[in-house]
Amino acid sequence: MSTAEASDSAWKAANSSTFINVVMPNLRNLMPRTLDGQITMEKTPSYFVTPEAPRRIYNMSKDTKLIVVVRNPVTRAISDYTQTLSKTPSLPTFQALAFKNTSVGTIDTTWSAIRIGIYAKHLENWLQYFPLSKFLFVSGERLVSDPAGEMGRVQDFLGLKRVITDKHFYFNKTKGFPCLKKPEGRGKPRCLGKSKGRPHPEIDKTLLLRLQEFYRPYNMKFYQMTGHNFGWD
Ligand SMILES: Nc1ncnc2c1ncn2[C@@H]1O[C@H](COP(=O)(O)OS(=O)(=O)O)[C@@H](OP(=O)(O)O)[C@H]1O
Repeated sequence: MSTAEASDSAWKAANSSTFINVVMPNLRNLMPRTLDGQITMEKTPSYFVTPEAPRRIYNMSKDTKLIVVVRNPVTRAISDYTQTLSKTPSLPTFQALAFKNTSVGTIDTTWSAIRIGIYAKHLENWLQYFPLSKFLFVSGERLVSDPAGEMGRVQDFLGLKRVITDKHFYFNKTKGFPCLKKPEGRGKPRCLGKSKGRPHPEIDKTLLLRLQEFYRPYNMKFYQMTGHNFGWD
């Protein structure tokens, strides 16, 4: 995979708790053979929240670099719900799924859209196998507001030359998101597909505040663990 392909692949994995697994050269593993000068990347959103994943990846290669894209867990939950709703239009409302009891505000932590956003808990599991230095946490919010900046961090983390820069992005007003372009003027600009950046349903403000409150201690713990304040609170 070239530098540009690696960066492009990381950029496409845009959402929160998307997980990218990067295998460095000359390691025996179950991924495609990686030659000198190449890196192999694999992206599976559910790795980060799968209890068996850290042990399995560690056993495959303890030198694997891990990239996690995280965004505000409240927005993440709504995005997750929006995605499911697009496939299952008969789905109950967001609030019916997120709250066991809306009047007292008890949150249903067994619902995956809620559980996935408890990043500190998932990270604890990973840190039993991999040191923090093996991780890069990419801000889902900054990936939208400053895609080149976040991609700069990704390229540095992977030890790649900074090939993807500001010149490769432009803001597409229709899409409402940054899209990719070839700075040399060759090739068509390319936005992410229709399933990325969909409008979210409107959720009652009180319920949103309750959810924000629920995540706050976990977010604080996550900031502390990663040494990075993502600014969600
Ligand atoms: N440039 C650009 N264009 C479009 N969308 C962007 C972009 N950067 C980040 N995002 C955010 O990515 C969110 C979708 O990611 P997914 O959750 O589907 O990714 S993944 O399947 O987990 O890889 C998607 O979430 P939703 O807005 O809820 O659709 C976007 O907010």
